[in-house]
Amino acid sequence: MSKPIVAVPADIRAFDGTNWHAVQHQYVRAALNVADVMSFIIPAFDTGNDTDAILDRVDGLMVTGSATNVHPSLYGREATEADGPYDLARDATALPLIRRALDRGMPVFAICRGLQELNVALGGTLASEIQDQPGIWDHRKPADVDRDSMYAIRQDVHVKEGSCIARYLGAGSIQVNSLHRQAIGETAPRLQVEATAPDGTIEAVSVIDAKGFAIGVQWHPEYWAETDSPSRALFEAFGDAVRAYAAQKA
Ligand SMILES: N[C@@H](CCC(=O)NCCCC(=O)O)C(=O)O
Repeated sequence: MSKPIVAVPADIRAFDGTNWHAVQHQYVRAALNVADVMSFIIPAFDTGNDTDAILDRVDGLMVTGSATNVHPSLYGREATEADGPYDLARDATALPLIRRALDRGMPVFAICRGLQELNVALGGTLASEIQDQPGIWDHRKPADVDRDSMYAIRQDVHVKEGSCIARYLGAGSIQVNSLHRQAIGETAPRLQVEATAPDGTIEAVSVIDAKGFAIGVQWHPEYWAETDSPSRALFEAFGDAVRAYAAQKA
């Protein structure tokens, strides 16, 4: 059987004097080397995407992290200085893909910004600059360090007993990395909180009525997916779900 394929919505990034549709290597590397699935990078367009044409041709959806934030208008808020930077084309591409993939029972793995998009796509809201709230840690990526240090595993997360991800990680405490300024504010009605940080920040969710694998994590399992057990377990479970979906589709 040929390798199954997952759609990965791109970011719009500007360099060399033009715009590029980009996904960081760490995500597609983890998808290939650990989940054993191919990634099709989906260009980010404000309009014109044919969501069903994309999903007809893949077996799963992986929604990655990004330094940009979901535009507040998509969750009923006025945009403020604290909410940027934005990537409207990414929003317009990723949110419909999330909704339609869930409708189809297609495996969805949402990482960091992806978890935030999952929450917004299903009717939830986001909180910005969470480190400024009383009692909330600083979850932002460490400044002025090399990339491995930026993604260092350094934070405790409690996985809830009986949660979906407890099937893959076990319930209780695990260690994760942390690179985010935003977090889930109001949890979407269809999402179940799966894991939290000691300061109460939501760190993982699952879709309550999902027909299959539908997980969002606020941390970055892709970065150490080949060497860190919890990270590897999540990507292996995603790959198994994608293969099962591809087989039943065939
Ligand atoms: N922008 C959101 C989502 C955070 C996220 O996806 N972080 C990945 C960082 C990737 C990088 O900066 O290279 C937030 O800040 O909450």
